[in-house]
Amino acid sequence: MRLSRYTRNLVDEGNGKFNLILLCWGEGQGSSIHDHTDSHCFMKMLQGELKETLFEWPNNKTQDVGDMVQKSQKILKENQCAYINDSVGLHRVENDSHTEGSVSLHLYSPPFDTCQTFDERTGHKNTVKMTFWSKFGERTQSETTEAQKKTSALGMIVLSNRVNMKLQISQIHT
Ligand SMILES: N[C@@H](CS(=O)O)C(=O)O
Ligand SMILES: [Fe+2]
Repeated sequence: MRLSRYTRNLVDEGNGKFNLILLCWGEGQGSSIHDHTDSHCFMKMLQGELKETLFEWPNNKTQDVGDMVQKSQKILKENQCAYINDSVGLHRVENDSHTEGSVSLHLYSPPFDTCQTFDERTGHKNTVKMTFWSKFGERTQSETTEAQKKTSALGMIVLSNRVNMKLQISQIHT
């Protein structure tokens, strides 16, 4: 998994039938090798270029699967379109440029919010939740902020329970 992640920006939910997502890729950013959860994936380059590397599904029958098999590689240039689904294979998408960002528009039908990522060396997979950096032009709360919100809400409940108990105890004693 690359540390610097591209952002996923939800543009339209298509009445639940599809997700239209704008992906913004900084210099050197890229995705892990991943599948598309039985959906159709259409993408169009709006700005800059991206490198798409196709892989075969790893053979899960043996425990030690080894390196993943690369099928092909192509550069997607501005205005070009690409299509992938799970029967085509897995892919990794990267912005190899050191100077230019790139932007691509993705349509996924049906929509999905988890996918599987694969380790290039071993073929071992993980299920990951896919998040949006923004939805309909508004910044979404980051996972940490959501988590922090939950813990701080829990903290407030604990705190107010304690205060209530103290009040009740002091009322008993007065
Ligand atoms: N499928 C990836 C983008 S890509 O690498 O095609 C995603 O939705 O984040
Ligand atoms: Fe993808």
